[in-house]
Amino acid sequence: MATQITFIGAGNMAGAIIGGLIDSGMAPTSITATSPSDAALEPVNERFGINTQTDNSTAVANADVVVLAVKPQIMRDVCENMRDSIQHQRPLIISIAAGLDATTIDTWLGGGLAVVRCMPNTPSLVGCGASGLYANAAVSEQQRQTATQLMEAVGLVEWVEEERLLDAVTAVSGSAPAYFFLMFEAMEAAGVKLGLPAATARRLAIQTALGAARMAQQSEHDPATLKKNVMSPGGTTERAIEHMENAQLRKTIQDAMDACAHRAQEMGKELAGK
Ligand SMILES: NC(=O)C1=CN([C@@H]2O[C@H](COP(=O)(O)OP(=O)(O)OC[C@H]3O[C@@H](n4cnc5c(N)ncnc54)[C@H](O)[C@@H]3O)[C@@H](O)[C@H]2O)C=CC1
Ligand SMILES: O=C(O)[C@@H]1CCC=N1
Repeated sequence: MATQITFIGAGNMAGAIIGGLIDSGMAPTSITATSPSDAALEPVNERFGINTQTDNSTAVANADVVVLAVKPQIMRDVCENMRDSIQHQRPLIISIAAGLDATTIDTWLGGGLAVVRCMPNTPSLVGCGASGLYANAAVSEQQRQTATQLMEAVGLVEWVEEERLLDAVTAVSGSAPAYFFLMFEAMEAAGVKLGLPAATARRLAIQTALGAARMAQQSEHDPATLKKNVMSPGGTTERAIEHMENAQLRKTIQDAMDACAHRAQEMGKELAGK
């Protein structure tokens, strides 16, 4: 594993990966995170005890791996402002920005760099992340392994060989924790309406999701069979599922995920000026 990792940006997603890496045993001294103000760095500093820095160019000067974790909208400025330092050091670049392609990132950083694009998700914080990765042609086998080890430390890693598929990964896993959180909100509200205390409904809904996910992961059966096993003919589950099917929940999910992937494409084009 690479010795020095610098995160450019110390927000939600960088914090989630950093937290997962530290839990997996990485030394806090191997990790640096940046943000323009000390105030924004305080939480990661206090929580994880990592190095912090307000100057991006200084922060990448000794890095083996640089993780670009700022919002896509400011990525161009951020990259161009640290271009000289990056070209001097030539670290492995891992961009986690939605939509922005590897060629655009490489161009903004001066060109000729090994760039891995990664679409992670926030459950990386608890070691349960799911990341899709794509490597440009300059990435060596060893750098591929470094990126794999880094992201496997915080969860599941799936490589895609076509870059455009990262937009699909964004829909299936990058944005997807939010779909499940919405489901928890809705289940808690429904539980309360049925008479349960909110905290009880929330705990039950979350534990059920955890149980269903573990079961689906460990079972030899597919999700359709596992669903069928809960549905007694003429029973309660059948009635609930019937409602979901009639309300076209599957179509809603399909449409939402299409919109998500499409937005990633759109953002990439807008920001790259393509
Ligand atoms: N939040 C999520 O679930 C996921 C986010 N992503 C990607 O991760 C990236 C970051 O997203 P979030 O963490 O949600 O955003 P965020 O807003 O929580 O974090 C962005 C961070 O960048 C810092 N920052 C702003 N200007 C900077 C500069 N000039 N130099 C260095 N740092 C600067 C901010 O202080 C903040 O700490 C985005 O590109 C997003 O597409 C990818 C997958 C999931
Ligand atoms: O909503 C977003 O744009 C980012 C990318 C994937 C998850 N959050």
